[in-house]
Amino acid sequence: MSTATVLSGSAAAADIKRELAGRVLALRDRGIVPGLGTILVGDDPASHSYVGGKHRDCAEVGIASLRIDLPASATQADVEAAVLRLNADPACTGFIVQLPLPAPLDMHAVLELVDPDKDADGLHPTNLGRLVLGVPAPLPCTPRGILDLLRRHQVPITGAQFCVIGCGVTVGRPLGLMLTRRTEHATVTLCHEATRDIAAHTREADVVVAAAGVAHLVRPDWIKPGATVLSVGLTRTVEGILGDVHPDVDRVAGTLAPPVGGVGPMTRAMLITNVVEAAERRAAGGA
Ligand SMILES: Nc1nc2c(c(=O)[nH]1)N[C@@H](CN(C=O)c1ccc(C(=O)N[C@@H](CCC(=O)O)C(=O)O)cc1)CN2
Repeated sequence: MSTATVLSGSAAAADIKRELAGRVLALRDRGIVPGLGTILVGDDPASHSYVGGKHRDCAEVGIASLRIDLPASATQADVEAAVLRLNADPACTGFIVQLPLPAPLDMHAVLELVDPDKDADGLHPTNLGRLVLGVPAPLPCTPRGILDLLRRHQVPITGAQFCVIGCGVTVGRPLGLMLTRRTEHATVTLCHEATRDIAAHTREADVVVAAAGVAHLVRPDWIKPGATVLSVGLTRTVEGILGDVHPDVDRVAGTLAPPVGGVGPMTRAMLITNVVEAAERRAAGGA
């Protein structure tokens, strides 16, 4: 029987979108229309679904949408040209390149071309560098959403022992950086595929964030009773979507973010938050 409190990202995202809609209205009153651009390459169904969701969110809160969809045959030059187009478009306040890019496209070369002031994902090297230095920057959406979700549910962060599984560029690695800022001051263990005994680390953790993309990797006996567990990574199978956390973990965890309706909606909510913040900076005479 489940005893865990559910961290509902869907409910939190609905609150965030209501609040953002008011801020967008205030910007529009001043003649500023925030616009989100997306660049999507190829036919990956999950990526198409995520980008579709991002534009639905924009419509809900009054953000304009600029969508560039390129075929799987797009070259590096095609993708880079799309980035330069959005860099130059005054209607675009911020934009993202949906990841992963199909092979053999070079993600790093593409991300480096994004104007750091329009970097709605916080993944430009300049903005990741600012994160390392602890100075203001747009923050990567999933880690920002995770921290927001924890705060909304009063899950202690400062001084807590976190175990993050997965050190990818969109979740694990920036989350580790954010958790160790002075404002969070958590203790973080970052595990990855070469970690010898991941369970030994998760069993010590107050908060476990599973972002490895390995279905049901985290088992109930990996979790300290009462701990907070966030299931972030997703695997799509013929039976449906499986999270990185085994469903039986809900018998041991005190608090649990499920794979669907947990962190995903927060990722989207933080993306439009980054766009509105960029528009507000522009309105204030900044970037
Ligand atoms: N440029 C980026 N690419 C990718 C990012 C990112 O932050 N920036 N993160 C992921 C995918 N992602 C956003 O793009 C994302 C993942 C999941 C969800 C979501 O809402 N999930 C649903 C469940 C899944 C489903 O039904 O399909 C949920 O939790 O309810 C949103 C966004 C990789 N790429």
